[in-house]
Amino acid sequence: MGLKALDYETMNENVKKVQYAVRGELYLRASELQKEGKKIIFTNVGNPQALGQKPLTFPRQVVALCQAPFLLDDPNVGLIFPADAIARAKHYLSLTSGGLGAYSDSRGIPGVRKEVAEFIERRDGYPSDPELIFLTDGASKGVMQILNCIIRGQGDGVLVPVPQYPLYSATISLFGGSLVPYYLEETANWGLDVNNLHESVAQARFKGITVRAMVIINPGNPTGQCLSEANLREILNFCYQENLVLLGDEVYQQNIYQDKRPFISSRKVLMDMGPPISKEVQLVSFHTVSKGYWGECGQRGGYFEMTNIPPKTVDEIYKIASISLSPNVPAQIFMGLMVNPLKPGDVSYDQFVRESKGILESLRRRARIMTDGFNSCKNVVCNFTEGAMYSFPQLRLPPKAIEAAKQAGKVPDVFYCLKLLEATGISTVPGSGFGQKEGVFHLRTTILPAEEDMPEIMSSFKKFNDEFMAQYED
Ligand SMILES: Cc1ncc(COP(=O)(O)O)c(CN[C@@H]2CONC2=O)c1O
Repeated sequence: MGLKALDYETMNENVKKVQYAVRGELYLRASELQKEGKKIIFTNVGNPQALGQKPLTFPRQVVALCQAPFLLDDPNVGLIFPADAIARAKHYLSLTSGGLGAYSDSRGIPGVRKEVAEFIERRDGYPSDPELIFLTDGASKGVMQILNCIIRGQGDGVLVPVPQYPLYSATISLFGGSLVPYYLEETANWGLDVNNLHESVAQARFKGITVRAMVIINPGNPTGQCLSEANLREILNFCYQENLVLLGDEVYQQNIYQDKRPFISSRKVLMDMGPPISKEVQLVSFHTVSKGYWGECGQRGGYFEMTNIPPKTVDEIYKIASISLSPNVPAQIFMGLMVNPLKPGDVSYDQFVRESKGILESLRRRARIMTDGFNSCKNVVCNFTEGAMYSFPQLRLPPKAIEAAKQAGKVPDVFYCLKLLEATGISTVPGSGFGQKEGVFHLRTTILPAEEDMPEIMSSFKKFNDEFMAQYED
């Protein structure tokens, strides 16, 4: 018999080219060690509730009642659930077309899309149209849907920041497009120099690539930088001049750990710039319930909002969304709750504020502990985590360590991270999985381990690192 369609040899070559380091070699090795009984601290994924973060109470109460509406008929329901959770559950159930078990519209529940639009209006001060908001199974699916519409073949390029979150490199590869890198400047706190953008586009065009879109991740993953309003204006100007669609990945907009650069959405800056730019530049912005102080990664809830996208294109995107029938309906309720939060005076408001503030303040402290911890280590330098959930220290590996990695057939930062994992159980992602300048090495970890565990984790890291650097120093 000849080779079959799902034999590796005959598979879609684009599938085989894809790499996704966040769950790559290190994660697989860590899982093996865990099976052998070794205690592993999985800091490879921005997965807060896997590291002990408690879910916010109110959203879970509402969704629990939506999942089990018979509880609403129980005369004792008020003894267990607060009145505002009961009221909100009834509100969302009335928006669905038959409860959480029924498909919704392929763009999501209209009433929830309206709540998203109202959130955006409150945040940015400009009208937002629910018809241009699609709910998705996490931001990942939204990103993939939009990139699928943009990439027509190998000749189409997408500008992606380096280091980047490999959802972008993997998806561009999967769809057979070309990733056009623009390098963030580590010495400028991962700042973005617009001159780099022009250079990247010129180089791509020289190779015959048509650059069609640009991705920004703000706050950054893995780099944690927050873009300034001035930076966003430069980027939008650049997209206007180069006729590029801007994909604004803003999933960490709640995760801000400094006051110098608060989050400002790409859409607000675009609208502030006024015509012609505010009428011309095509923007798609992404958000999720996986991050922030929600951390509801497993629910798979997200949205994207389209700005200056023609109705015919929106119809095509709707058509493709229809193939998957319906976004995850429980996750849509979480999205509605996230964008339409409790208000002062609501029964559950104080508890919600206490819980959410507690999480954010702790994340801010952990960002500081981790950055200072890394900067206390030999041959390690680390920019402060201004936002998002990650720390991305630079590892100044001695030449002997690089040689040892070569002998082991490993990329230097993979070699280092494997040694770190074996010695300490700390599972990280090598910087090579996110892209980095030639000859510069990093690792990515999250700032998510429990605050009380942080000092021990950092001292365990420092012990390993300083011994490693001493072992290979010249
Ligand atoms: C920048 C960015 N965009 C989108 C997503 C996807 O989020 P959804 O859960 O909504 O699909 C992630 C997830 N961050 C991954 C997951 O954990 N660690 C990471 O780097 C992300 O970091």
